[in-house]
Amino acid sequence: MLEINKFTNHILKDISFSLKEEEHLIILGANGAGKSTLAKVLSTLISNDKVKLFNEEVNSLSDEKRARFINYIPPKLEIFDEYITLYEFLELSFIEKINRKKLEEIISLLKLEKIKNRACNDLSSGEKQLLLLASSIIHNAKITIFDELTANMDITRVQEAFLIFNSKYLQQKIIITHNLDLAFHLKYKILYLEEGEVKFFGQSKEFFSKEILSKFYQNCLKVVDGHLVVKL
Ligand SMILES: Nc1ncnc2c1ncn2[C@@H]1O[C@H](COP(=O)(O)OP(=O)(O)OP(=O)(O)O)[C@@H](O)[C@H]1O
Repeated sequence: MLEINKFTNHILKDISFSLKEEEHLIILGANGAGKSTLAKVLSTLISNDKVKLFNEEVNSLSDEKRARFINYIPPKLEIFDEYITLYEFLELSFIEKINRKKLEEIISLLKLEKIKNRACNDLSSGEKQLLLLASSIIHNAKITIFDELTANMDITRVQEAFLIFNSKYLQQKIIITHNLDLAFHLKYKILYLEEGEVKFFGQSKEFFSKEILSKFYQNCLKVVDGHLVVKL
């Protein structure tokens, strides 16, 4: 369960909403709308006293509890040690002691066997994002926020990520994306930000209605036979 109540800073304006346990969310909005800033507020990377996680004030949580409650996955992998391998990075993703069986299972799930001993710095952008996805599954926080996880993935990898989002590998998910097709098919609740303000918070079905699509995306998008079509 997550709540944010009247949060304002120089980017976000009067943000309030809540999610029940196991309720997933997609955050949409144009470049610079404030999506990543909101994710950092929710995950307390930007410290604040307006967020509650599972009925507890975030600034009263111990580091360990916060790590169990919420995990922010940034758009780019930042590595503190340039020689660390993918396998070693995943070992460090366990909150408790390393479970090698689970580690191998996740490596196999994401088809990372061939690159598991490669230095993280040498991975391609898409491979780094797969590593972040694997790491988030291993970490297994109660809420995981993905900030543009699929941006550099090829189409088959986006499909794999979609299947993982729809599986039980992760608990509650908050996904920031510019991939409207992914957002459409996941059918999660939608929050739409515009210039730091929440302009829509509600069900997917309502968001992807003709009226709301034309309001936020003018005539660029429409739903045809259950598929989202982009007019270029
Ligand atoms: N540390 C900062 N100091 C000043 N301005 C910032 C800072 N971080 C972000 N901004 C500005 O705040 C606005 C929102 O940024 P944010 O990264 O949250 O947007 P976003 O919706 O995630 O964008 P995108 O879709 O392009 O990733 C942008 O105009 C950005 O330049």
